Amino acid sequence: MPLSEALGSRLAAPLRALVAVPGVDVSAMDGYAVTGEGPWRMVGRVLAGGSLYEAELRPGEAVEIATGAPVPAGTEAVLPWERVTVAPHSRGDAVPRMQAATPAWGEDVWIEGVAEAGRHIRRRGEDIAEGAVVLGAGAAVTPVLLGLAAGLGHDELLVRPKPRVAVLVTGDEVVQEGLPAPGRVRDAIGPFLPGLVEWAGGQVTSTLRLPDGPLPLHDALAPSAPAPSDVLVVCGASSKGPADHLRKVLGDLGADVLVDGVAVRPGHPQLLARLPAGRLLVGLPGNPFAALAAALTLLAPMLRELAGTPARHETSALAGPVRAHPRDTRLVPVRRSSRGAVPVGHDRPGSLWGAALADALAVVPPGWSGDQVELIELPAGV
Ligand SMILES: Nc1nc2c(c(=O)[nH]1)N[C@H]1C(S)=C(S)[C@@H](COP(=O)(O)OP(=O)(O)OC[C@H]3O[C@@H](n4cnc5c(N)ncnc54)[C@H](O)[C@@H]3O)O[C@H]1N2
Ligand code: MOO
Repeated sequence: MPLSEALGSRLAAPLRALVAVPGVDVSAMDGYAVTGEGPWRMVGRVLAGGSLYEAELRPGEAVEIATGAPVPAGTEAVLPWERVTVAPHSRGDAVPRMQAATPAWGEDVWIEGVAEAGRHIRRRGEDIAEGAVVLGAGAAVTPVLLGLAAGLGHDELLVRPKPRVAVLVTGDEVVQEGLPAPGRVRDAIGPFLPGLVEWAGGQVTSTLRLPDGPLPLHDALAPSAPAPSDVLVVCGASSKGPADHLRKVLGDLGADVLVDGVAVRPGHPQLLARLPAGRLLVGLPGNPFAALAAALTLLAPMLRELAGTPARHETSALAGPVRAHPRDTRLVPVRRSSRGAVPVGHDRPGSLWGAALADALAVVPPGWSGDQVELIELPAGV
């Protein structure tokens, strides 16, 4: 994949240096490459990107040089320009007269200073040797990694493909824009899924609205359905009401239901199935906070696994009262603080308010009355 498109992926193979860094011995300072004892007579100039000084530097010679420019063969040291004195050589002077001067060079220009062997020369491969493995497979392709890879000569990176997610939003009452009329609701799940999916290492490749009823759902899930994807996400229709056809349609299609509801509030009707062609399907409940909880506990870990992203584990003390459920695990929106995780309230299944105030969900087991809880991170903003 071209570098410019690889951000956010994971490396599928170790990253190697295609070139040494630096590629040749170069100057680390603007100054003078010298060899032998001073004073040195200036015999040339090398700028970064300019033509090389082809001859070998002989004792008593200096070449004016720019930072990053290749040093001539035979260079023993580089003197920064602020550490030298430069003088025109007057014919007949036994010793050149030295004076502080603006660096310049010509046939009869001499420089003087104290040369320390090897100083201010960056040797070929000193930072990174050619062929070195600098990062292992699985490393996250961050902005910094892109810079490193470019510096090592890469135009493309071998990355694990991001799992492609197709979203199906069901519900005749669900509208996509404007103020919802009585009996209608704005789609609050479709808008959070692309960011959440991307954060978990995948990409939403299509979002389709479906009317209620088994047929549209059946057609959208059938093997002949367009929009290739690795994972399908169905929003709504996950419960057992008259308009909730997901389980029935999955049965008709011969899907293998792997998770058929979980003992978690909110989000208990969530579902995971494998369609006959191998695609995975996640069913998210229609209540938006329930959908978010299910997306974080079922969809995000699955995408991380497919994308090769390591799982995250975090625990914290709870810094505020929560009501444990007698039978089910509760997911409670909390904000991390120095005192622990503070419940933020506003956590009804139909509302994303609490989750928007929070930065994590606390996992509160049934009947819990302890101290430490597991935290599930919420996707951060940019
Ligand atoms: N008899 C039972 N009824 C319900 C149960 C149950 O166990 N037995 N579980 C409840 C729970 S918990 C949830 S969560 C919901 C799950 O509902 P569905 O997944 O079947 O979804 P819908 O019935 O279509 O919608 C539920 C609710 O959410 C609103 N909705 C739907 N889609 C969206 C969307 N994209 N954006 C915003 N809001 C959406 C919809 O209008 C309904 O208000 O079932 C309970 N019922
Ligand atoms: O999944 Mo439901 O929202 O538990 O209320």
